[in-house]
Amino acid sequence: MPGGDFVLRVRNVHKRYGRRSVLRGTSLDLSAGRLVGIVGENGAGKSTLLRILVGDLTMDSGTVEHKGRVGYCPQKTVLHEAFTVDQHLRYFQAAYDLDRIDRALELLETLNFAEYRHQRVHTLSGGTRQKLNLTLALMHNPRLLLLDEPYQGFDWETYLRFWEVAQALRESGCSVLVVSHLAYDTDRLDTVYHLTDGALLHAGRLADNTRGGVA
Ligand SMILES: Nc1ncnc2c1ncn2[C@@H]1O[C@H](COP(=O)(O)OP(=O)(O)OP(=O)(O)O)[C@@H](O)[C@H]1O
Repeated sequence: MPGGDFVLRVRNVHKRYGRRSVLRGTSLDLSAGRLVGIVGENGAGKSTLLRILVGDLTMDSGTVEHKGRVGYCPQKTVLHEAFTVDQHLRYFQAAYDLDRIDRALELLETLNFAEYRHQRVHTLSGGTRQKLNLTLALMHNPRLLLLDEPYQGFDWETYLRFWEVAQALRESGCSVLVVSHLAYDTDRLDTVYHLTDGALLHAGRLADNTRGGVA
């Protein structure tokens, strides 16, 4: 374990749905200021793991500890069709107990969707909804950020902006965990894990089947 500066410590997590065992001893340590990826096939259990990490789903056994504020961007956007972008920001401002929404407004500019601030969600494109989904996960300056397929629907320019934001967060000491079904652009990450057979394997150690990881 790298020093005492861990932001996430996951030990031996198991999860089954009925008779289907999805996570079978998943372990992970994440220290401050890391940009880490988890890749795996469709159905490997990536969303299940993230939902357990944020407490949205109960695990059968194992432990999860984290320090500081957590930001979570779910794979499926959780937005209200009838609310505007701005109303979502105000709602989450109250939920996060924030004095200001400066960071959210900065992200609207960075992700290039400030012009939609007063539009209702049902009028937004899929990519713009995802920009809002990401902004809601980031606007309270979390210390640990868990992102489930965060760039789905993004155009190329926004995709590149996303990685700039992720790099800046990492440099500020935030730890960012990005889940994707595609092992693409992995050189942007400090460490990549494969979720295979219910456990995390370090990408460089797939051959020797070393389970669990430290990043
Ligand atoms: N609520 C549920 N009840 C029963 N089975 C479920 C439930 N949620 C997920 N599963 C099953 O658990 C497995 C893992 O699902 P999960 O969504 O975690 O995978 P994933 O790696 O995120 O997949 P994808 O890349 O397609 O998003 C799949 O076989 C899925 O069908």
